[in-house]
Amino acid sequence: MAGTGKFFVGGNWKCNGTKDSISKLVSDLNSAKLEADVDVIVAPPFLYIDQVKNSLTDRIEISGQNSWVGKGGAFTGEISVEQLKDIGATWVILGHSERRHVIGEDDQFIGKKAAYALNEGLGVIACIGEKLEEREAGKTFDICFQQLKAFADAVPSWDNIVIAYEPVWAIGTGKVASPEQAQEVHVAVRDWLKKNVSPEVASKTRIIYGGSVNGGNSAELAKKEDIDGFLVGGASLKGPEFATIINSVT
Ligand SMILES: O=C(COP(=O)(O)O)NO
Repeated sequence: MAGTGKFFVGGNWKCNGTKDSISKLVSDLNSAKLEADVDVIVAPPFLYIDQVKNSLTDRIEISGQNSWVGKGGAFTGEISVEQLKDIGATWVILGHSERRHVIGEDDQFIGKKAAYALNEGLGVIACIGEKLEEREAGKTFDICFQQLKAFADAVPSWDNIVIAYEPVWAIGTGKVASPEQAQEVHVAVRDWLKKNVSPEVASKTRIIYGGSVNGGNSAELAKKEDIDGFLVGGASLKGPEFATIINSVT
């Protein structure tokens, strides 16, 4: 877990798939030839993690799409970190914009979730990103730094964290950030880490981009120095295209 690869690519399947469609997706992923220097995770819907874990190549790790803020118990509908570990997950996505803006999770709650997951041994894919109106108001960095700070104030260490910059206006819209737009924010995030955490954390933390990444645009994005991989939604549901994206980062 945590991975030693220079690059990191995740497939966030969100609330998609059936037993049959996931079986086909796993079969496509098992037959894909994947570049060595890329750590790869997939985040199935919780119900299908066991099926995926028991059929997918060990080359690809399993991530939860979310996790509860503490130990399990009387929290109807929640999935605990302990249960994710029990079923073989080694990562969890936290702070996804759909959890922030659809479900209503706030920065501090997400920070607490990250701290608990890390303390219990999961790697965390920490999502940040601004809404269109925030970008248009010139607040992109303010929002991203505010969300970053909530993670930094809570986490015990940065050893097992990957940061995913996912501008909300690019998620699911087909309006991918330009390589320049993404690089500008990634550089600012790395600089924030350098100033507010440490130069070592800034240089070793992988900062990945998410938001309408596909097999046609990933290579151009990956050329940017501070784009260390991707968190892919829709395109990760297509095995061959997700493999193309994975292999485009090296
Ligand atoms: O939410 C996303 C990105 O989704 P899309 O690739 O479908 O824009 N990643 O977590």
